[in-house]
Formats: sequence, structure tokens, C-alpha cells
Amino acid sequence: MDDVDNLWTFLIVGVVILALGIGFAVSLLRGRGGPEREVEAPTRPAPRLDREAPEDTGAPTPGGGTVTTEAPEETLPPVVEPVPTIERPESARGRLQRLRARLARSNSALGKGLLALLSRGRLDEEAWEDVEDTLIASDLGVEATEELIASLRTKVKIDGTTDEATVREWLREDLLRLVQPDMDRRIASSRVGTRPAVILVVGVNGTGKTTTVGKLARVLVAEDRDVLLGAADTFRAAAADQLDTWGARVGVPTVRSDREGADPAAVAFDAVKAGIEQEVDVVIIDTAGRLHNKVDLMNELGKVKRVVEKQSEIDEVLLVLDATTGQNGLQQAKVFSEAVNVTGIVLTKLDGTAKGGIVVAVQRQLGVPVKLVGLGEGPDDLAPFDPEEFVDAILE
Ligand SMILES: Nc1nc2c(ncn2[C@@H]2O[C@H](COP(=O)(O)OP(=O)(O)OP(=O)(O)O)[C@@H](O)[C@H]2O)c(=O)[nH]1
Repeated sequence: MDDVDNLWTFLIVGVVILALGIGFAVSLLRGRGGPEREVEAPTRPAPRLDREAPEDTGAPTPGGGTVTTEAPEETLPPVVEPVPTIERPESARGRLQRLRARLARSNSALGKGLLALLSRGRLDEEAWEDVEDTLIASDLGVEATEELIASLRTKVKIDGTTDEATVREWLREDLLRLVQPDMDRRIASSRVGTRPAVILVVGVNGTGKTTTVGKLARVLVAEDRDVLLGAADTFRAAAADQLDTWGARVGVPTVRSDREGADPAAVAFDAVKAGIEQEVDVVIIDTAGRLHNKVDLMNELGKVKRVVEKQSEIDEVLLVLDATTGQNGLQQAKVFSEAVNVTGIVLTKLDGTAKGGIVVAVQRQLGVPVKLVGLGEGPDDLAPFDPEEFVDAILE
């Protein structure tokens, strides 16, 4: 029996050991299976990382240089080189007709005032004084005013009528005579023999001198002249740039100095030289007017004149005056005419003043004609002066 008991004991212990062994083996197997799933987990997002990569590099981070630089390139407008377009300026003929409304707007007060006074019936001394005041206020000048009143008084006395249409006709006649329609208002702009015409433009800065040179270039280009500009206003660096721009718009070259404060006479000389070499029709020279006193002005303009004349005569000296400055403008006219031989006047800003009488006053003072009038800031708002159009605009 003892042997049987021992055998059972061995069997039970063996089964228990076997069971423990199996249990251990299973637990081992389980332990290995867990980590396998955990490893798989991080491998799954990998494709997601691949998709996100472009988004990451697109972010404006230092590492994403190429993408960052590419992005704005896509949004920037393409760089287009400006193609220079040559403008075709408006023909000079008929410009005053187009601009007449501006002239009339500012000066019709004068015309209307005179017509109202003269056609109101009995003209006593007080009425004539009012006529005189109106004329003086238009900057006509004392002498011209007295002449005009004397003529009108005679007509009223002889005719006895103060009918508006008749008075208008009298005024037209008398004003026209004062504006001197017989003066030669042509501008020297054709070649003289084998050289170009040379125009010097003078005047105090701020009167519209530089813009007038640019606008005059357009007037002459419209008349099929071959033009060259000289930027001898070296006092203000921007003046040369301004002129350059005006010229470029109509295909006209500008001779200038790169150095601010360069000798104006040297620039004028170079411009005329270039004009002769390039066989242009006309050279227009802008000069400086910002001078401290009359002696400086005389010296500078005198030098420009002398130096230019080493190569060519000066055919035209245009004095630019601002019509709004009245007596001041007349004073400038006097000073400039003592320094150079002024051959024509350009009255600018006539659109902004009711003082159209300055045309008469300045012509009388200098004995030279108003050749051009400025009637606005537009590039083609400079017109050849036409006495009839001018008087008609006043009496409109
Ligand atoms: N309303 C009006 N403005 C004008 C006329 N002519 C010129 N101007 C203006 O006057 C101003 C002065 O003109 P500029 O040509 O620069 O004068 P400038 O005499 O050359 O003076 P700087 O440029 O200082 O040398 C500008 O704003 C012009 O547009 C005109 O006829 N009518």
C-alpha cells in the first residue's frame, strides 16, 4: 500500500509541476505579445507624418526657407518693365479756343462790370470813376486805363447811345487796340541756316518757368519740330528731373548735369552743342531765377548768354511771368529786361486771376509781345496768345 501511496504522491507533484510549467510558459508568451501591439501603434501614424510634411515646411519657419520664399513669389505681381509711350501733344492751333472758358471765367467780371456800367443809361462823373476803378483793378495800368476812358467818353458823347450791343462793340475795338494785335507773336523755332534756333527761358522760380519749358516743348512737337531741352536751372536738382520727365513724355532729349549747382552756362553750352550735332530744329534752355539780387541775376544770365553765343546766336528770350502777381510781375519784367534782351512774354496762371489787364501793362512796359499764355496745370494748357480770342473771352 505504501508503494501505491508514493506513486500517487509522485504523480500529483508531477502534474502540479507540469501545470506550473505550462502556466509560466503561457505568461511568457503573453508578455511578448503586449509589446508587439505597442510597437505597431507608433508605426501607424507614419503615413500621417508623411502627409503633414509639406504643411510643416510651408510654415514660415526658418527651416522652410525655400517654401517661404516660394510662397510670396506666387502672390507678387509679375515685374513688368514700363514701356515708354510717346504722347502726341494737342495741336497748338485752337488751344486758346478750348481754354477760352477758363479765361472767360476769371476775367468776365471785368467785361461784365464794364458793360453793366456803360450801358446803365446816364453816365455821370461817378459812373466814369467806377469804370476807371474796374480797369485799374484788372491791372491794365493807369496809362492804358486813361486812354480807354478818353476813347469811350468821346464815343458816348458823339453817339449819345449807351445801348449794350453798341457799347460792347466799342469796348471790343478799344481793348483790342490796347492789346496790340499787330505785334509779331511767332516763336523762333525753325533752323537758322545750319544751326537750330535757340530759345532761352528766363524768369523767377515759382512763376511756372520749368513747366512752361516742358509745355513749350509739347507745343513745338505738335508742330513737328525736332526739339532738345537744356536744364540750365542747376540751382534746384529736381528742376532737371522735372524737365527730363516732360521731355521724355514727348520723345524730347534733355541735356543736363548730374552735379547739383553745376555751372548753368556750361550746361547751356553743352545743350546748344548737342543741338547742333543732332541737327535738331530748336534748343530750349531753362535757366535759374532764384537769385539773391539783381547783380547776381545780371551776372548769371550775362554769362549764360556769352557762353551760348560762342556757338550760336540766341534767337528768342522768353520771360515767364505769373499773371497773379500784378505789380510784382511788372517789376520782375523790368529787372530781367535789363539783364537780357527779352523778345517775348509768357504769362502763366491766367486761369487763376481776374487781372487779365496785365497783358496790356506788360507789353507796354517792355515793348515786347505776350506770345504764350498759361491757362492751367495740364500738359497742353499753354496756348499761343491770340488778341481777338482774349478780348472776346473778356467780353463774353
Ligand atoms: N493754374 C496754373 N498753374 C500753373 C500754370 N503754369 C504753371 N503752373 C503751376 O505753377 C507751379 C510752379 O511751376 P514750376 O514750373 O515748378 O515753377 P518754376 O518757375 O520752374 O519754379 P521751380 O520749379 O522752383 O524752378 C506748378 O505747380 C505748376 O503746375 C498755369 O498756367 N496755371
